[in-house]
Amino acid sequence: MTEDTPRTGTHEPGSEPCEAEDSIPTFPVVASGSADLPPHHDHCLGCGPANPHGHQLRVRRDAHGVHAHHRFDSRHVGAPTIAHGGAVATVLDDLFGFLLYTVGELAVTRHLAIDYLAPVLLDTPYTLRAHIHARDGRKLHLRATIENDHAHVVTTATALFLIVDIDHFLTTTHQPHHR
Ligand SMILES: CCCCC/C=C\C/C=C\C/C=C\C/C=C\CCCC(=O)SCCNC(=O)CCNC(=O)[C@H](O)C(C)(C)COP(=O)(O)OP(=O)(O)OC[C@H]1O[C@@H](n2cnc3c(N)ncnc32)[C@H](O)[C@@H]1OP(=O)(O)O
Repeated sequence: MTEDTPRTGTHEPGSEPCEAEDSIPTFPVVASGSADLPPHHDHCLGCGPANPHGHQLRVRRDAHGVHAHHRFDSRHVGAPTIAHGGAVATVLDDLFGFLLYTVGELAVTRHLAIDYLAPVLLDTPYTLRAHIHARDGRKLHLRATIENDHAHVVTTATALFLIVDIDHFLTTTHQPHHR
């Protein structure tokens, strides 16, 4: 855990927080215009600074939601010179996860949909933006875009995140979900 990684303030009433709980962020609400938001955790595939295979995304809050500037590189290649669609999805999913700093809740991805409008090129600067489109109880309906330096949107995404409590991360016996 780095100095910047948020620490939990949540634990079972009447018990001391355990080591695992100490690693779970509370996602405090962070004001617009702040410095880079803390990573979800140090080894997060999307944003963890200590994950050499990760994207090490750096995200800031703004008046609308969150944004990041990002370049995909040769580790993320799909078709030659083009970022793998799964890598793009990873980064967008993680970007959505930074919106939790605007709501101050723990939540996880239930549904993620992406329109790849144009190739996302390697070693090319892009701006990623995400915002909360609507909240309905536990349901966070999220939207994101990736645009190039000419302000052309090359990717759009929507997601449904569901707010969970801390037990979600402490339960090792999740059952498959049937709809
Ligand atoms: C011990 C050490 C732990 C260490 C942890 C450390 C750190 C944690 C740090 C951060 C974690 C937080 C965020 C991370 C941020 C970013 C990373 C990127 C995000 C991710 O990488 S995250 C991983 C991938 N993610 C999952 O691993 C989720 C797997 N999944 C589940 O665990 C369950 O699925 C769950 C709990 C999500 C929900 O389960 P559930 O049973 O509570 O929910 P349920 O089914 O009841 O649905 C509720 C209402 O949503 C409606 N609904 C459902 N689906 C819908 C759809 N598609 N469209 C429209 N509505 C829909 C229903 O219709 C109902 O609506 P209504 O309430 O109105 O009836």
